[in-house]
Amino acid sequence: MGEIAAIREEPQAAGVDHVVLAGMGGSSLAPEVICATAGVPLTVLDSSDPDQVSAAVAEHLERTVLVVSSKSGGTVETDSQRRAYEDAFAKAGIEATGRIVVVTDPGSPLEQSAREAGYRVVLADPNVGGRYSALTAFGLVPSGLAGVDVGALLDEAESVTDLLADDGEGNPGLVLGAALGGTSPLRDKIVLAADGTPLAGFGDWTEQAHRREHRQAGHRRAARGGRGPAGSRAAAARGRRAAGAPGVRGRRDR
Ligand SMILES: O=P(O)(O)OC[C@H]1O[C@H](O)[C@H](O)[C@@H](O)[C@@H]1O
Repeated sequence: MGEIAAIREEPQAAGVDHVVLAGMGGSSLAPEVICATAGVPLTVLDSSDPDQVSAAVAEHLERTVLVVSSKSGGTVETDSQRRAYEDAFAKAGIEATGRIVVVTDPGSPLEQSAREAGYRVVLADPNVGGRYSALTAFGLVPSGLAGVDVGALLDEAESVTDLLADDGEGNPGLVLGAALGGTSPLRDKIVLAADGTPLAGFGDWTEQAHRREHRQAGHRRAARGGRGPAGSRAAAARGRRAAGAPGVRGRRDR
């Protein structure tokens, strides 16, 4: 909390108030929801489309602070976005060390390159998976820098921890789990409808978390000798092997 306030202080004092978050999937969805729900502007750059990247970079560069978020520290899209901003800052004569904040797991290649470049680095808790990282540095640093009251957010989260730990029908987490896993016949599709929730973009965020979780569960099943998840890399590799094609190595799911 103190660290987030300190990170915010310097750019704010210098009138640098345009906060951009470069990060893919689990490294940007939660702060996007947090900021949109709080009505706090945050530009999320989660694209590798050159037009989108150059449009984002061209916007308010003179008052931009960039948060580069990557748990693995090896995501190529995030790395490209960072390089695009570094290039633009250099061309505009802006010292990037005061404008780039990096959030990553300890020991990642991004931590190393960011420290070498002299950027401010915030290390996240490596024991929390990407899709659960909303209340770790991944969610809190960009949101706090953009102006969300992250203390209030954490207090609110704390106020429901007992409820979510309760082994009873009043626990909405258990109710959701039962609704997802207790259908007969067992369903394999979920429709997420924003039915009056005040959380802006909640569907996108939770969709990613569900997708990853189900895929991981499928991989665990496959490792135990069962079938992997449909549509997964394992399933695709099975298909390729069946067709006599070589497999490809992909990134680790998180
Ligand atoms: O945080 P990173 O390691 O950069 O990964 C960011 C994202 O990369 C990909 O989009 C994966 O599909 C996501 O699950 C992951 O959250």
